[in-house]
Amino acid sequence: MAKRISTEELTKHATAEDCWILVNGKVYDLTNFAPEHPGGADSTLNVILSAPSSQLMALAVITKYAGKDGTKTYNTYHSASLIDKSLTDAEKKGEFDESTTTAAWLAAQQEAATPKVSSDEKPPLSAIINLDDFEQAFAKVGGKKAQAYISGASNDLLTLNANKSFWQKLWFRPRIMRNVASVSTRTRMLGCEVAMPVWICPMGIAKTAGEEGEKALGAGAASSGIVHCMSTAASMSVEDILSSAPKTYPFFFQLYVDRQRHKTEAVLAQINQLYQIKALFITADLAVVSKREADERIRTQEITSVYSSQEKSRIDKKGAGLARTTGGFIDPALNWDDISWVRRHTTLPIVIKGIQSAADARKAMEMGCQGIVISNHGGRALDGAPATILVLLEIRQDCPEVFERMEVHIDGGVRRGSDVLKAVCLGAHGVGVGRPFQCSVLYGTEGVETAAEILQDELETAMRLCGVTDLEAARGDMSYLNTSELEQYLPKPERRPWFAGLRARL
Ligand code: HEM
Ligand SMILES: Cc1cc2nc3c(=O)[nH]c(=O)nc-3n(C[C@H](O)[C@H](O)[C@H](O)COP(=O)(O)O)c2cc1C
Repeated sequence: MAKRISTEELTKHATAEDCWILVNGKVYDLTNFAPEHPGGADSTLNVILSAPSSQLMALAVITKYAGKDGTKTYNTYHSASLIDKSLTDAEKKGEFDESTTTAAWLAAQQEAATPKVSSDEKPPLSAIINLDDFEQAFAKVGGKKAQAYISGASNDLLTLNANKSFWQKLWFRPRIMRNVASVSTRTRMLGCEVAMPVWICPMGIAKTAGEEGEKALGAGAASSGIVHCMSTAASMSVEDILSSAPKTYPFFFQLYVDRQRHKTEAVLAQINQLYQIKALFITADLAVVSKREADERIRTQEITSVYSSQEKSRIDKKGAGLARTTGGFIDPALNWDDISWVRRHTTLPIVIKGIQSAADARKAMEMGCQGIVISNHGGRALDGAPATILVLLEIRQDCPEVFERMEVHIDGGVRRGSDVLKAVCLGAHGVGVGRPFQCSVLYGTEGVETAAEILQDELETAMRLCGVTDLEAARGDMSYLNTSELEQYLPKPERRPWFAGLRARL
């Protein structure tokens, strides 16, 4: 990249058909790459969309910066090295010649940058007293796009809402007079000593929530004694995220299996070298891209403005809100036989994330997995899928042996320390919390620490008031729970083969 590129030359390549962009002091030709650039807002997806209008969306993400400086937006979503790794030498056009910039050019760059968090009206951290407050703070000051991305879920948000409200249908049966002056929440999850059985869910592009991104999640988890499960779709490199915590501090790694299996094999080879990573969470609930309407609406606006400014609107009759089809990255052919393939490429415990039925929990156990996460992707996968706490109850009733043979984790709508206690009493080994932690990145590492501290404090309080002194000892002890209200939502016993079997055994 020895050649120097002037502002004048850069601005000559300012269309979708001839698209040069300045990123971190270097000029790149993204013409060929732009149509392939993922346009899906769920970082979880890493998807290259295939429908024509979806391609248009993808294109718009990049072409918006044609002939301009895309550094600010690029750095919000990506690690510095990604672009050099992804493009060919011919596409690296040269160093940008800063001496050629003009006031007008610099002003134009301001418009192109994606607005980030505005500091107006940001509540002080001291005003945050529960996990919902983090989401509300973010809704107030986070950018519109980031807000749609983080809070969004599929279609009518049925599963998103059920995840949260169903925790409230499970009631406690407290015990009293038990000397709860001191309580212990310490336990082990997947071989890691933790202060409480909580992990931070894998969530893509954490830099959308704040500049420290995944580093805040890693550092905050480490200083709070919990574990951060990093996403395949993180906005920072694995090494950068690991560097946020002390050298021996544990992390989990979440994997999407790529259609191009050799790419997944390369990721696994890299992860195998990193002794800080203690478990591999394979996400299996998102075989195809779901529809996230909040995000699609924002993208529609973006596309409209990009193409109307070029007087060349190409939005088809169906608009940009077409149901998205997969085309890229995540392999929809992933199936249970692939566990043995993954096993050949990793030495880590394998945890299947996205279990939504007792039958699949049993299957994971029979396949020799070390753990499962009952999850529906926080309502971002199949809308209408059951609330996760209901699935935990179903597994508990139908195949309790699962809890003996592997670790059972759960996420989705967990917002209170008392939810953690409920999950543990039903038998869970660990509980994942997603959006509130992502939103806490708005306040950097301190925000993440505060979120963990709130959960820890609420958990200890719930334990004391319920008469539980040792969380580990209470695992699976359903005498602390009244499940009656929840049970009416379980599938009928005749539709639950394992349940019938259990009855016969009793
Ligand atoms: C050539 C290198 C690049 C690669 C391999 C790449 C890859 C990706 C991937 C995989 C995603 C999906 C996000 C995720 O799920 O984590 C994404 C999102 C995104 N990328 Fe890139 N990208 C590149 C360059 C750029 C550039 C140059 C820009 C802008 C100047 C950009 C802006 C964005 C934005 C804004 C998103 C979020 C998508 C959305 O709007 O929802 N990327 N990119
Ligand atoms: C912004 C966002 C990004 C996510 N990205 C991923 C991901 O990359 N991989 C994954 O397995 N799950 C991903 N998820 C799902 C979470 O890991 C988790 O299952 C879910 O958020 C839990 O629900 P909660 O947010 O209600 O706590 C994402 C969720 C959100 C909100």
